[in-house]
Amino acid sequence: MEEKAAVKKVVIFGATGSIGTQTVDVVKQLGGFEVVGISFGSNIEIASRIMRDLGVEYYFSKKDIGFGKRCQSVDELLEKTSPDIVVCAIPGFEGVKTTFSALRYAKRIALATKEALVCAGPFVKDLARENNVELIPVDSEHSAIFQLYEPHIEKILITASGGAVRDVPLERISELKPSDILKHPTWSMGGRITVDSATMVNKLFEVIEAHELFNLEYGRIDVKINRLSFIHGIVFLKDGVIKIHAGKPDMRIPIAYALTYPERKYHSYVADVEEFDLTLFDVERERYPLFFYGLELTKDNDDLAWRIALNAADEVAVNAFLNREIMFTDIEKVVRMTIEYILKQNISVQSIEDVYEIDNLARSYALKYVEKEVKK
Ligand SMILES: NC(=O)C1=CN([C@@H]2O[C@H](COP(=O)(O)OP(=O)(O)OC[C@H]3O[C@@H](n4cnc5c(N)ncnc54)[C@H](OP(=O)(O)O)[C@@H]3O)[C@@H](O)[C@H]2O)C=CC1
Ligand SMILES: CC(=O)[C@@H](O)[C@H](O)COP(=O)(O)O
Ligand SMILES: [Mn+2]
Repeated sequence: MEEKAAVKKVVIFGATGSIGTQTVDVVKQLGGFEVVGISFGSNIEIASRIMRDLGVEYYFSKKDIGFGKRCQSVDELLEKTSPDIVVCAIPGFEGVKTTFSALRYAKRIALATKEALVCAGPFVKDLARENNVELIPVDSEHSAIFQLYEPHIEKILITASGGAVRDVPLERISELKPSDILKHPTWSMGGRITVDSATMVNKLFEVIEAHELFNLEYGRIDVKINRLSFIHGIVFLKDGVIKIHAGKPDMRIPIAYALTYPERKYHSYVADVEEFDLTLFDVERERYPLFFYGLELTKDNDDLAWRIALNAADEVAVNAFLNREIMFTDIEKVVRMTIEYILKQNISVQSIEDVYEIDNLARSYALKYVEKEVKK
């Protein structure tokens, strides 16, 4: 007789967001997973719904939802729940911090928070190794490469949609408002990542994420535009074989894979050949200056300082843009100036504490720069 698999305990960090709520959908379809704890920022309504719907016992948030067991910290939530899997889906540096906590308690991390690998890739990987934690990517392109991965790789390619600015005449991009930039052509996602798709800072993050996850030199990671986000990733093998991972853009698929790996249990829509979009375009240099600026920096060094500054400054600038304090094209200025400031300090990152310190330094600089030099 076949033995019944034990139910896996799941904690979702960022449960009320785009990845968080889609994780809830997936868990409901799959069965065999129990959400034992969630964390969220301020969306009490969605959090309460998830807690009631799935019978979640514990939560962590600054907000009290009035029922369930509220923990005082992320660490307390993890201690009380002893999860098998933590889904890390909080954006920005807050997400980096919570990923470090998860690395001390979980058996597996389903990692959506790409910022953790951007800011602290080597430390995240070391901790995962030391604590025997499986690090499974949720990001669609990285899930694709992870699913295609085998030794003997010549290079990989990840795709970009081009975001909200891809068809806008260059001279009109500076006029775009948050409501324009938040219209992503293929995915429905949180605010920060949707703006990052438009500057292609998201793709720069993803190149770094791929470099860390698959231990590939930057020169072996290519990026092309695929307008329908139908192709997610391509692996080119040394014997000439090319493997393509494709399918309709739906984050529930990589989320499910990260939960069920190495098995495949999720059911979803299977595209017809008429829906295939296999055309790849070059990324335009003038349209996405920050992407190319960052790619240049990857050539010079593998140091973390500029990557931490990139995340901190971009987080500050995207916030300011979404609050209508700066223009879309100002994001580039804030990020460049902050990275240049941090590079001048010549700090070498030796520890997780250094990561926190540089984030602080870069964030303060970016905030001051926005206030004094760019604010409308
Ligand atoms: N969305 C997607 O399709 C993809 C996302 N990712 C990555 O996944 C991560 C999450 O993205 P996404 O789901 O789109 O983001 P959302 O903005 O949709 O959701 C963010 C979640 O994090 C919570 N949160 C925000 N700030 C804090 C904080 N300071 N403390 C605790 N919780 C907080 C929010 O809570 P609340 O809303 O209650 O305030 C919400 O639950 C990002 O790193 C992103 O780059 C990667 C690939 C695809
Ligand atoms: C769904 C996902 O993985 C996002 O990271 C996606 O890649 C964003 O779209 P862009 O391709 O426009 O950056
Ligand atoms: Mn992605």
